[in-house]
Amino acid sequence: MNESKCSTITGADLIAQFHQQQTPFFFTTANYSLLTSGSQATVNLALNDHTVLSTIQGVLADAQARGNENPLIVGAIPFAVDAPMHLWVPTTVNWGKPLPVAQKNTASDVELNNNISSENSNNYAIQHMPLPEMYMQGVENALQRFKQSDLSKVVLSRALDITLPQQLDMPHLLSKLAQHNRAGYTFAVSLPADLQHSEHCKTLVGASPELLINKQGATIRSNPLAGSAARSADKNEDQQRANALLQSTKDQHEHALVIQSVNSAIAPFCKHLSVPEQPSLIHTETLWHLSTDIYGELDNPATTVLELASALHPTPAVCGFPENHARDAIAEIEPFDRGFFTGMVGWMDSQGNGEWVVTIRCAEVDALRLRLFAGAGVVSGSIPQHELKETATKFKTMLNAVGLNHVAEVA
Ligand SMILES: C=C(O[C@@H]1C=C(C(=O)O)C=C[C@H]1O)C(=O)O
Repeated sequence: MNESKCSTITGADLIAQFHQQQTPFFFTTANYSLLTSGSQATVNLALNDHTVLSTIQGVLADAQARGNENPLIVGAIPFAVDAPMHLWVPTTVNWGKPLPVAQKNTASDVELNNNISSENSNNYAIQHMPLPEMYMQGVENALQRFKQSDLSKVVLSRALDITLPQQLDMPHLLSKLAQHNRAGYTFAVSLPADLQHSEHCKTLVGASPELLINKQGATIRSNPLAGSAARSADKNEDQQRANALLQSTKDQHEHALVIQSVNSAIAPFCKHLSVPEQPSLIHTETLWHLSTDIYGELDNPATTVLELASALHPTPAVCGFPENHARDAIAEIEPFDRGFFTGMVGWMDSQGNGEWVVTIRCAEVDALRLRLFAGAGVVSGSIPQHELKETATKFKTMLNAVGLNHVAEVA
């Protein structure tokens, strides 16, 4: 972030230290890397608890009073605004440089492909939640709701439960995610042990391309994404898909709903807000997205990044429009609890500066088990088979990183 945070430590050094930390939190962007260790205070309130922002300020002030000059709060906030968040004040904070860009077909790339050894790479079990046909029925259900109510967008997601033949090497996985998603935000957040299912601690791991909100001083930035198309290995075809996405009325509509809502959530905090009239294109390794880069200047620079995040969440990029109808539709159609998926992951310092990204292209990892998540925005004109395919493509960010890129049965 700022100059003082740029040390000589590299992102790779921090990744290598991941296992040595207690309750590690790792976050890397195109500009910096962050690894924290330990926990001196936690906040487990729900985002809709009216005391949450003052509680967070309170634990940061306490940490300062105990001699921690500029403490951070880090962690993950779930999709459901009434579910407990998982934030903590780490005891040690290490800033480092970003990860280098992956060079295609280099020895290190080959080496990084071996997270799951080749003899084990077909030896996994996979379970769909829901089955692909049921997911498509859910999309049909949403299309009916558009005709019968004022719901005009809902994001429907699905999960894949994969049981692995060998434990994942977390530093390996993080290196691969970060090197292959350099424009995005790679994260690993330790989650509390789920006592019902396992005594192991889970880790929430992913590489999100979507910035919910960044604040530094009086300057804020948000980069909502909505409207997606799969990339192609063929250059011409890839470009054609990008152009088609930019011209798609359905995707432009899906995107516009998000931008209107982000604009009205943050405009009240801003002296100036610059929102481009038309979206542009960004790409990840696997997808094109419609993207709008929004910059603003705060009226009151003391407004914290979590205050803004809380005003924004959930945007129609992950929930829908209108929000309350979309929430109901999600609760009725999706057969699983999203947990932290489509919530936010990030950090804030005691001045309220920080960066929070939308928790997508991610998985919960627990010893030999992996739960992957992916969703797609459904609007009038959506085709169930296409939305299913879009979620299959979104799973690839994690599948590629764990070395299961050959898994065919995702759609
Ligand atoms: C919900 C996801 O992605 C969101 C939905 C998108 C879409 O519908 O086009 C695009 C980016 C994200 O805002 C996901 O990746 O799982």
